Amino acid sequence: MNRVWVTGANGQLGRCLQALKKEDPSFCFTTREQLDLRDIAMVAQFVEQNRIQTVINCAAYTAVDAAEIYAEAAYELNRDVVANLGRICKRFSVRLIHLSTDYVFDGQAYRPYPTTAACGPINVYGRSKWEGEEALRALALPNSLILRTSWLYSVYGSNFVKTMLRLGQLQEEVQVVADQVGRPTCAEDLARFIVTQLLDFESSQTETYHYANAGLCSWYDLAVHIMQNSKSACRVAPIPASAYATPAARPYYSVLDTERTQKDFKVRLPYWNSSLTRCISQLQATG
Ligand SMILES: NC(=O)C1=CN([C@@H]2O[C@H](COP(=O)(O)OP(=O)(O)OC[C@H]3O[C@@H](n4cnc5c(N)ncnc54)[C@H](OP(=O)(O)O)[C@@H]3O)[C@@H](O)[C@H]2O)C=CC1
Ligand SMILES: Cc1cn([C@H]2C[C@H](O)[C@@H](COP(=O)(O)OP(=O)(O)O[C@H]3O[C@@H](C)C(=O)[C@@H](O)[C@H]3O)O2)c(=O)[nH]c1=O
Ligand SMILES: [Mg+2]
Repeated sequence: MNRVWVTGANGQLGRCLQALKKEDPSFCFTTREQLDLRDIAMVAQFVEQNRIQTVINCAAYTAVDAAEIYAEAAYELNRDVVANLGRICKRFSVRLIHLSTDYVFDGQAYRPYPTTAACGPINVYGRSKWEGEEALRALALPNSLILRTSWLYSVYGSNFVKTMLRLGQLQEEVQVVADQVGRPTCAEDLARFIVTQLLDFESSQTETYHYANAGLCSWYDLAVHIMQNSKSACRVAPIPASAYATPAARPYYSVLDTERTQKDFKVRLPYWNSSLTRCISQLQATG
């Protein structure tokens, strides 16, 4: 039996994985309250005592704007904890599936970023995630991978989709950035891909893959789709990023190339708009 440990169990992806695997006795899940990953000794003990064979690291510091102010906290979790987890995985011959982000790229490209493209993060969150990736690559863990995804949303936690649904009820108009494009990704789709495709992945070192829903759109397009889908009368006004001041800069062209994933795992990725429609229905059904 492959003993799988999912960290960040209270996060969006962690909760989607729980929805699929909570009843599976080979899976265990920990939240921050149950096991703070900054406690290296506890992490090593947990891996050893539970004879963990695969770690799916869904824990991260994901507050993009706050990371500009609390950079130390972002680096601690997204780089230092990841490096420690990688060393522990190496010591106990555990495979690691680590999640990363489109924000490792600079957004200056004009075609989707392949896994081999040079990184050049433009904010603290992106840099901290990239440094975590690099720490893992340096360890060259067998059968392990870095899985980058983008613009995650789900019925859980907070995300852009839920923010827009809320604003759609409260306001007559929302202004949304129209010059940043990317691939919104349904965390439920990602969770299903991880459990069906990645648990018996074989490689001699740490490989990099991209998983994002198919198609692409701007945050503005996404907001329009959300308002239409939820039958909100709220108008969506397109604005340039320069008119929406945030502590963290965001990439303009944040599109992950998923070719390698489709080819190596022989999967077709669902379109962003069909997954989004399903998620909105789920949110509305539960109130
Ligand atoms: N959200 C997005 O849009 C995207 C996310 N990603 C990446 O995907 C992965 C999953 O993201 P997502 O599910 O949205 O993240 P969330 O922010 O929803 O969840 C992250 C979880 O990590 C936990 N955590 C924080 N600090 C610690 C700690 N010291 N010890 C243990 N757990 C801790 C948090 O706990 P608590 O709930 O207590 O804060 C939280 O539950 C991350 O690696 C992220 O970088 C990639 C692209 C897009
Ligand atoms: C709420 C709101 C946001 N925006 C803009 C701000 C920003 O440019 C864009 C998205 O804002 P958010 O803060 O929701 O998204 P952000 O936190 O940048 O999302 C990112 O999170 C991290 C964790 C990732 O890894 C990325 O893939 C990406 O999903 O929308 C508006 O234009 N109008 C609005 O009313
Ligand atoms: Mg955010």
